[in-house]
Amino acid sequence: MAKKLEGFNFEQRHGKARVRVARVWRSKEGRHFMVEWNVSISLLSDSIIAYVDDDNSDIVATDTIKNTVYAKAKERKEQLSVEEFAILLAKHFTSFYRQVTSAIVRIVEKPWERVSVDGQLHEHGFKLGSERHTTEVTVQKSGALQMTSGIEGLALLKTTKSGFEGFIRDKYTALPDTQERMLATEVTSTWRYSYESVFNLPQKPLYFTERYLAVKKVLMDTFFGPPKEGVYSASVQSTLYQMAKAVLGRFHDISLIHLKMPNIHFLPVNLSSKDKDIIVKFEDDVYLPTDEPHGSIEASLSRFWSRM
Ligand SMILES: O=c1[nH]c(=O)c2[nH]c(=O)[nH]c2[nH]1
Repeated sequence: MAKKLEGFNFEQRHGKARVRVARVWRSKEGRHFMVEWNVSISLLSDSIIAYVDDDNSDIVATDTIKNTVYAKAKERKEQLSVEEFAILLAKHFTSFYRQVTSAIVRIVEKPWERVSVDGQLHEHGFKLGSERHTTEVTVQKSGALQMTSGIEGLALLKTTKSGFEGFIRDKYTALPDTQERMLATEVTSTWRYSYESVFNLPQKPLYFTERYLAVKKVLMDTFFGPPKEGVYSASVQSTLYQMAKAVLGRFHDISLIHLKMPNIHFLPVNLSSKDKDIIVKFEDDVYLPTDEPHGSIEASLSRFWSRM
């Protein structure tokens, strides 16, 4: 919250960023469950005396904030979703310290996945996947909650059923219309849950982990279409909108989704020699993969009644 201070507006927060923690839970049957989290915490308080009076008496040391992450991970005897851990931390800071009015906790989960060996799930072996599950929660002293979850680094590609035509043509336009191209992107998405209080959250264990997996599946299924015939994409914009709409249509506790989908270009390769001999003629087969530049396309879709 902005404060008036010596004729200025003043806003402040403090916390600890990128606290890395891994937690293993061992079942009686010998199966291990593990998570690796990168936790960033910001605390909001009314206190400004540390800034203006050299008085630290209202400060939760960022070292203490860091230690709390490990202490809470230790205390928790059952596996929990990354969202639940973020809320647990934020609730702790806002209820334990009189000075703290609200806490913002952002966590990125590293994608460790249980491996299979000879077709059987391994009890304690994991390999690193690619896309990451993220969350950001804000909890106020009153228990008021804002929560988003998300996904980062979800790289998707299809080799056909994509085109782009009918766009503006002017003296600078070189791109031909096409009904046949590669479509590749790396999805970054955040979605807002409609839960507005820490007192009315779903109680089912790992509810938000299940939700994350289900949202990821809807995003991917919509991008690709059915396995045999696929689905035609008229543009990244059109596919992005279909994906966003599918998520809001399917999950009623999600009020807003933001999708960022760079258009990662695979350029047709055509090579000819100086005397015009064709070396490689592009026939939807040989491409030059690129990282940059890339098209940048993003959008948010929300329900009318969603609070911003
Ligand atoms: O799906 C696309 N959207 C665009 O806005 C665009 N612009 C462009 O050059 N290629 C594409 N492809």
